[in-house]
Amino acid sequence: MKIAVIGTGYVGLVTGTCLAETGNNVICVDIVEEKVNKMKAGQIPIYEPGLDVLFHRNIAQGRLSFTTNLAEGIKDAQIIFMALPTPPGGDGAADLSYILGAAKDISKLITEYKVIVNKSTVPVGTADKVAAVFKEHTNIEVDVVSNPEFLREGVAVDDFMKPDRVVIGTKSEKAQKLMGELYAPYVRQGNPIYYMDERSSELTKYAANSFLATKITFMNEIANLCEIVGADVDAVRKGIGSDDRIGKRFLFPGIGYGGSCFPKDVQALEKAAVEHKYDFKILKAVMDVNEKQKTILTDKVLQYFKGDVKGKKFALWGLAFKPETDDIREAPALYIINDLIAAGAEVVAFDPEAMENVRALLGDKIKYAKDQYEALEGADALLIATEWSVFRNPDFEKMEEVLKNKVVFDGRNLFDLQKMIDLGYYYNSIGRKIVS
Ligand SMILES: NC(=O)c1ccc[n+]([C@@H]2O[C@H](COP(=O)([O-])OP(=O)(O)OC[C@H]3O[C@@H](n4cnc5c(N)ncnc54)[C@H](O)[C@@H]3O)[C@@H](O)[C@H]2O)c1
Ligand SMILES: O=c1ccn([C@@H]2O[C@H](COP(=O)(O)OP(=O)(O)O[C@H]3O[C@H](CO)[C@@H](O)[C@H](O)[C@H]3O)[C@@H](O)[C@H]2O)c(=O)[nH]1
Repeated sequence: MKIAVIGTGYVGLVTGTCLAETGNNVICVDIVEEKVNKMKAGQIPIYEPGLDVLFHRNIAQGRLSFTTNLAEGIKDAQIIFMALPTPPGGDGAADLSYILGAAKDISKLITEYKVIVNKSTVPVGTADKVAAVFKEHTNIEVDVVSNPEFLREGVAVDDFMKPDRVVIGTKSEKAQKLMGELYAPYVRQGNPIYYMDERSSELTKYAANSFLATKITFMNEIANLCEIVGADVDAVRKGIGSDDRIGKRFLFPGIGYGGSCFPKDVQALEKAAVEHKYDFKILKAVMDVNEKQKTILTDKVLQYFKGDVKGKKFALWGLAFKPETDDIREAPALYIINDLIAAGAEVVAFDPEAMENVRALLGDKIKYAKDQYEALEGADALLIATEWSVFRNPDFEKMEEVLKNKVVFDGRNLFDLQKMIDLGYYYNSIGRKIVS
């Protein structure tokens, strides 16, 4: 099939590349010329494990190409995917200007039937709004489909190629058939395609993200309670996670959920509820708890140093909002940096992939180490913000040689408590006993 993907950011690039991989002819459109030129030159603009192989293969085989020219991109496409930003507007509700603007531009260019697919995360009613834009500007028939994306950064290729489910929201039989054919190769192993109306599909995406954010937040509160009552959150996590009805995944407490999706989507769903005069109490609590959780590690640091960290040097392992990505959108590490710098401390950070993005954002507000051990040199304490594999089993002898104090604040519970006792560390993690 001939496909156009409008917006070649994270989702657009993964979608376009994975759709090319199953034999479709894909043109990715983006307005940022520099990015498009880079991709034309065979350079991949994001770090996503496994994507590079597919990216290069499909370019080489002529199935994947890039343009800044919308007319050229959509000319022969049967299906046009919109993978555009839906950032929070001033009031926290999703800003639909990218989607509605692109819909208007596309509507003025089409000359034959198209399926317009919305891959972005959008509030209920957006498909109707997009359809109205087309109706206003063209007589050409289109079907507007909601097809939310559930991929996780870091495992995006696997999530796209072997999705748990595909959700397709449309009442049009013609569009349903085309979308079913397009997705058939991805669900061959038996995972379902759920066909539903546009509104249910749009809400499914927000409900999924908000439920997962709630699950994490619930565990963060259990962890906080564990610290107060002297329980161990790892034991509690295993104890409840073995019940199928609860499930083992997304029960890891930490320093608050971050990333480009959960924070904005929980907020957008809550705002959408308000617009419909519904008071979504749980979501308000989730956002409130998550705000507090983001400062939990710096609270622990300040408590340890009796409120005075002026002139102290802190090593920070991890900047990305989670491992296996260079994405720093709403990364908890950024909040930690902000708090420590505001309190007069110095931060020396290391991250395997995200340092360039942080440098572009913060410049020389912090120092950047060439590896995780250099970050520790002369540090008063180590803080861990991202659970990269390289941090899980460090060379503790080397750490001891360079750290000024054997003090670790671990926001991701990477180390065994007994090991830290044996090594003589002060070790403060999340929802577990403090050892010293
Ligand atoms: N990042 C994720 O893991 C993820 C997963 C599932 C769903 N989503 C949703 O998908 C949507 C896109 O997210 P993202 O992370 O890919 O965003 P992104 O910011 O990484 O990418 C958006 C891209 O769109 C381009 N763009 C903006 N206006 C354009 C226009 N008029 N024409 C062409 N290109 C244009 C931008 O230059 C950018 O490259 C959002 O709604 C998001 O919530 C994201
Ligand atoms: O047990 C857990 C699991 C995750 N997190 C945190 O939650 C955030 C989000 O993690 P994750 O869901 O793995 O990353 P994303 O790539 O943001 O993916 C989410 O957001 C995407 C965008 O909408 C959806 O497509 C995915 O299904 C959804 O998992 C991160 O800050 C994680 O550190 C925890 O604190 N504890």
